[in-house]
Amino acid sequence: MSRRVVIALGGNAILRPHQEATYLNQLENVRKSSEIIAEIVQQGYEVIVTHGNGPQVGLILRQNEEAKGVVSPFPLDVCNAKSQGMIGYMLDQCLKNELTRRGLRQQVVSVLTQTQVLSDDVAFQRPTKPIGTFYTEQEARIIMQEKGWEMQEDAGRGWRRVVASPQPQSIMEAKTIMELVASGVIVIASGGGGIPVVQAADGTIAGVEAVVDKDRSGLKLAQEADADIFMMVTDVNHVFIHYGTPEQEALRQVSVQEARQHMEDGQFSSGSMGPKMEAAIQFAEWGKRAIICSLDEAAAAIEGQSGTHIS
Ligand SMILES: Nc1ncnc2c1ncn2[C@@H]1O[C@H](COP(=O)(O)OP(=O)(O)O)[C@@H](O)[C@H]1O
Ligand SMILES: NC(=O)OP(=O)(O)O
Repeated sequence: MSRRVVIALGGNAILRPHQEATYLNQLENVRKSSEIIAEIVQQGYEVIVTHGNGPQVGLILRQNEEAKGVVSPFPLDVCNAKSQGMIGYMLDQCLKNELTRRGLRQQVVSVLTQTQVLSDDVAFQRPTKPIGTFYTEQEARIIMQEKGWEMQEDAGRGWRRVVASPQPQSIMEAKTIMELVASGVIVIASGGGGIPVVQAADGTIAGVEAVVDKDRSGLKLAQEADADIFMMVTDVNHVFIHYGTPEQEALRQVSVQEARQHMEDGQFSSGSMGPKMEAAIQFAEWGKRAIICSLDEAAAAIEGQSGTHIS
């Protein structure tokens, strides 16, 4: 029975759209997520965790900008590192507490992770990754004029700032992460897609201003780990076709071919479900199983009783 799973927690599982971005709200959401992860550990799966940072990195970037003139602002790669540290800390602590509560003895460690991207990735010319708060269209139009942000409508949920999201090429710390996994440690890695870095010909690395999509970097993590299951946990129970229309229809069990066809038909938004389906298809092409499901139903989904399964 295949048992290794990479769980990618959506940034929205940590801070729901339109929820007030307090530390305690996020901690409570992380605590709930940790219960589900611990449940999956208890079911006997070997778990690797990654997570999003869209809402959080947007807020950190804004804190930076608002404080300009008082404290020196940091570049976006450093904001990514801050969000990875913050969420990694919360997840690590909540998961340790939940495992202890259940009498489980697995070790948990959060690894600061950098993701290699290419400096000439076309994504640097065309921002698509939504981050931060949701705004109405009217608010967004004013902000775009006043602050010069690029903003886009995000899957019917409101308008958000968008930043460059280059394709992940490799995970710099992959070897160490896999050594930890092989020794039975539950590793939290590639948070927020990993901090984006470019590598020069002499091997040195340096941060770049972007946010990597955590489902794309999660795919790299799942491939490196030779995982059996790649599970993307978000805020919808299933992927839908004709999403948000009266013809909306849940996808439950889909072949790679069928998923590709829906992708070509433009069924999935580029800043949200698109990268998830793209990653799911690539993982399934390896002969493995990808699952897209909600947090509440994740423990059922891994047993085949909920979610969208691509294989
Ligand atoms: N075809 C679709 N089926 C289901 N959800 C979709 C679809 N297209 C867009 N979405 C949106 O994708 C969102 C999940 O993507 P995203 O917000 O990036 O997730 P997360 O941050 O949790 O990883 C859902 O809340 C939904 O609004
Ligand atoms: N980095 C990233 O993909 O974050 P979200 O999952 O929050 O969008």
